[in-house]
Amino acid sequence: MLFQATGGIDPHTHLDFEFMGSETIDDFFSGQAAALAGGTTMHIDFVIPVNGSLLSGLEAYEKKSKKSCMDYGFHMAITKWDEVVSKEMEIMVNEKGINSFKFFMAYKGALMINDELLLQGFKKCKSLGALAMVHAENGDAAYEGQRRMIELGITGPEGHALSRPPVLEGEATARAIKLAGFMNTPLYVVHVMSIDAMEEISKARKSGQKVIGEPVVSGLVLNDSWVWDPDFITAAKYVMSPPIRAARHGKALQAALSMGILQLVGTDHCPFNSTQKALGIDDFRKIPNGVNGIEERMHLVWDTMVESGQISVTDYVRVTSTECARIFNIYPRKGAIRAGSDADIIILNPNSSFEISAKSHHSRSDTNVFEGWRGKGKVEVTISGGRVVWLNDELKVFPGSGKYVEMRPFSYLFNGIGKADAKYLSSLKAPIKRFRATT
Ligand SMILES: NC(=O)NCCC(=O)O
Ligand SMILES: [Zn+2]
Ligand SMILES: [Zn+2]
Repeated sequence: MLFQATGGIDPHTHLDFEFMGSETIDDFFSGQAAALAGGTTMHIDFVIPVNGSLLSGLEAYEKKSKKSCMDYGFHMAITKWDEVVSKEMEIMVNEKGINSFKFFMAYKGALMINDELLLQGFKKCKSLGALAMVHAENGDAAYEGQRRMIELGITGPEGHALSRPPVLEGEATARAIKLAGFMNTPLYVVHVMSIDAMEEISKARKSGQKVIGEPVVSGLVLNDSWVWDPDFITAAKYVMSPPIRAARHGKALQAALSMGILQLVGTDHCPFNSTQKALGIDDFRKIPNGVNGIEERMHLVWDTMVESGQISVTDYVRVTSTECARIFNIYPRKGAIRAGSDADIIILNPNSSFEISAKSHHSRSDTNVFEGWRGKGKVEVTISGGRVVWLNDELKVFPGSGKYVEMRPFSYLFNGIGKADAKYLSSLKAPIKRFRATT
């Protein structure tokens, strides 16, 4: 039997991204072509402004994305804070179709922001009905961890994983959750890589807080053994932040995904080729951070989660597409097969097998972190906006055919936020009245 499903939506990618002295090897055409070959029909990329200005950052990404062959949307990163940024956030939401802002709690000296900015940003997101997203790692501690490794003479890729252990991810996740709770605004934690972070999300959700957790496919299916490979290029290709963890973390993240503790799967597709990774040959701190996944996600989630019986086919569609569309307020245009929805459809053959290799993938990267993976369940057809773009292992894609998808504020995550605020304010009335009466 063949399965027909709505096309995948990848909530987390970095195409044509200038980062750590390099630029990701996939642009909006090659990355999207790879995505379509793997059954993903929309992605949401991060605009990361070079000088902190949101308007010029968006302008740059509008240029980069002109060659798109697949539908896409944007999140916006906030890397500094002032009145201009605050006003630009309003423009992004009210005029530019952006409804989510990412705050980096790591990458000290580059993208990292402090708690004061995080609070200002959360407050602004809430007022605009925009979703706050965090890269949750304690950046100060990771910086110290890196220094510790260098002092110990550990300069290879294994130093990357050793310098930023799960506790740093757990701490930052807990802090972001508590601050978002304090502001009473929904929070989205990107690339959840550890049990430590996942357990913080689980606790918060159990208490009723609106927190979304996004594992990425590398974190779900890979383990940290690769960064110990004596060959630098092999080890360096697995360097990403937060790091890929020991196998028990991936297994726990899979279980959390199957139980609904984590809600959707992204990729953090941010590929650099071997020569780019070699920038850090003498110092792991200079290895551009990022791995591939945009082409592999739909196959690997099927193979790992559905084939193993951990999730149903319905849940597969939810975690790879529908939930993303709901969170970013584009459902049912995206994430559904219905009259009036965009005709983004895949046909997956559960009896067909796939094999992953840099020799045959469609990304421009000369390596693949899932090299050699063989599994069951192959996307045989991808239909994007009613057009067959992947059939018989052949792509039919054209630059400029992809559309920008505007995303409106106040998704379902904001339901009840106003009521909770009103309840909080009224709970203050009686004690304040009592206090005033006694003074
Ligand atoms: N994750 C990673 O290593 N690279 C992409 C940038 C980010 O998402 O932190
Ligand atoms: Zn990140
Ligand atoms: Zn990312």
